[in-house]
Amino acid sequence: MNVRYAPLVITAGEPAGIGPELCVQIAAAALNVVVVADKHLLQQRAQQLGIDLKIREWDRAKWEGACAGRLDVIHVPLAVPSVAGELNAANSPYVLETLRRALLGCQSGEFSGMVTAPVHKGIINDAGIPFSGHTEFLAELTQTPQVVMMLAGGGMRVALVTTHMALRDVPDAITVELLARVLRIIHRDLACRFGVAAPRILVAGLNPHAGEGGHMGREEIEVMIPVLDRLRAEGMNVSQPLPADTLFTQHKLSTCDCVLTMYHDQGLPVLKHASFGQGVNITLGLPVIRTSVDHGTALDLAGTGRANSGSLLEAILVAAQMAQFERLSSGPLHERT
Ligand SMILES: NC(=O)C1=CN([C@@H]2O[C@H](COP(=O)(O)OP(=O)(O)OC[C@H]3O[C@@H](n4cnc5c(N)ncnc54)[C@H](O)[C@@H]3O)[C@@H](O)[C@H]2O)C=CC1
Ligand SMILES: NCC(=O)COP(=O)(O)O
Repeated sequence: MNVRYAPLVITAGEPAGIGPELCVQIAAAALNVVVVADKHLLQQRAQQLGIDLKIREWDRAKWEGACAGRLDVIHVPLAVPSVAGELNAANSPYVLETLRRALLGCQSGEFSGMVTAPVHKGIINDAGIPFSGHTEFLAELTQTPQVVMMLAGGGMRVALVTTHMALRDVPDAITVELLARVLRIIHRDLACRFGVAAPRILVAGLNPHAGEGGHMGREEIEVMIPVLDRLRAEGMNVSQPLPADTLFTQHKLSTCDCVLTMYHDQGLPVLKHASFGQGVNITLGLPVIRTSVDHGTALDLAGTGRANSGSLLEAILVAAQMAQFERLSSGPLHERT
């Protein structure tokens, strides 16, 4: 039991998805974590899975560490009972409330970081709430103008310039300013949060063959190369735009600390092919630590007990390592910059 440090907080995510049962599954491991969810939902999923679970309401003053088979829970009530595998838009405000509560706890020092189980982006929008992902939602709540989604797994780190947007909108979104901001955040956070002294970043081109000298698209010449040249002149170790199809070879990966891709499905399929179920999603640039699973709500598995908790456990481990690194450094990142 480790009670010297503030626990991590886990949000259980979409109530009809696998998030609640993953939280139930990891109770056996007695980790230094607190869960934000509806306590009745957790108990019901535990019963469904045949797991003997004790639930105790979180009381910071009485916290004396985790105990195998018990979860410490911050109770946020569902709007309506949830059936595994069946989405209900009435519970979308609940999902967002769990995120708000977890974030508040991180900002106040109650928790050392937050780990998120998957939410269902579609049903939140169906509820009339514009929502594209935790990454953007947490950036908005913390008034952080720029954050970066980075996933780690299979021995690689893959970051994205654009996240949840239609492919049609991607080329116009990749501007000189955005690319520079994203690269600066990756450079800073790899150094300050992960101890990578001089991060080496390989940058994927947007177009096939990185534009083939302008014959297959001009974004590399007109937008990317000028930014990359400028950042290199400032001392950052960033490549030229590289053809994305050969960027993920073992040889190339062994020469870098992170690959920067231009859009969601340029980078993430590669990473998930290498490590699905063990990968971790990390939001760089936030004033708090936030990691997440590499998978979605898996409605097809919800309630069956067949969901794998590997990625959630990795996400907890990475958040704990980041928190430890922060303690050994000089405090929260946002207070150091
Ligand atoms: N961090 C988050 O909140 C994320 C949320 N999502 C959301 O999840 C929803 C569903 O997305 P999909 O693309 O269908 O991806 P998904 O990851 O939910 O499912 C893809 C496939 O992987 C399987 N799978 C997923 N997690 C698993 C686990 N832990 N153990 C065993 N098998 C697992 C599923 O059964 C399914 O066959 C969408 O609304 C999406 O926006 C997707 C990715 C991340
Ligand atoms: N594909 C990754 C993903 O959708 C996770 O997004 P977020 O909810 O962490 O922003």
